[in-house]
Amino acid sequence: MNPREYAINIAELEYGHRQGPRWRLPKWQLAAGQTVFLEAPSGAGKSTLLNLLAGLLSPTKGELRVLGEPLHQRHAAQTAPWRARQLGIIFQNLNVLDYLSCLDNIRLAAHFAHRHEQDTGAKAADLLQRLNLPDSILHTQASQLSVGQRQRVAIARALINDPPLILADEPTSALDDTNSRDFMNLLFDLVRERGCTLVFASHDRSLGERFDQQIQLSEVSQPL
Ligand SMILES: Nc1ncnc2c1ncn2[C@@H]1O[C@H](COP(=O)(O)OP(=O)(O)OP(=O)(O)O)[C@@H](O)[C@H]1O
Repeated sequence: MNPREYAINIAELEYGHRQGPRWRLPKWQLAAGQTVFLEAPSGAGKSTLLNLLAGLLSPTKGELRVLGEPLHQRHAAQTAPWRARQLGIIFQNLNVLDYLSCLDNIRLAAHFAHRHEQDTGAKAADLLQRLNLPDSILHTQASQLSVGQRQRVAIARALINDPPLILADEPTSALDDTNSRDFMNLLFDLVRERGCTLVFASHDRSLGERFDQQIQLSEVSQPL
């Protein structure tokens, strides 16, 4: 396969926190358009690896290419514009900003990616409708949303820039079974429809079945 067709291409990578644990990841290649479930127990380094894939952490050694971008040659501080345009990130705590409206939460992501303002409103409304949220909620302050509505805003925000890669870090960990199932259904519908690559990290292996690949972090990386 042409290396450009890999969404993720890792070789002989060493990474970790300056004053914390470190890992070695000899090889991991993920073809574009694949959905992958990255399973590991709490504390095993899932968020650390996702931060590395997002360009928020720099590797100490080895090669790390995400969507063709050689992140091993970049400082984390330089990667913000790339991240804003190319990645949709769904955080563990969703990170929806309470003091902004739904629309402004979504618009902010578009703003960071330098998207045209007028397009964004219509696109956000479209996405929220797709996610079964009424138009009337667009201008509601996020602090007034239910958990299920918040999740949908987090998905819309991750997708507003049509990113080729979505990184999700335990986004269902605070949800009950019904909300968790709904969240996964919506996320998968949109990811499949758009042909995005999805890396979804969780300790809950019951969520892994519908993914193209299931990977145990301990199978691909070792502590140093
Ligand atoms: N900024 C940091 N500096 C030093 N050590 C850190 C830092 N962030 C995390 N760690 C340590 O790195 C290890 C992995 O942390 P990480 O957050 O990647 O785990 P995780 O698998 O995502 O866990 P969880 O599922 O509980 O969020 C832990 O031992 C943690 O204490």
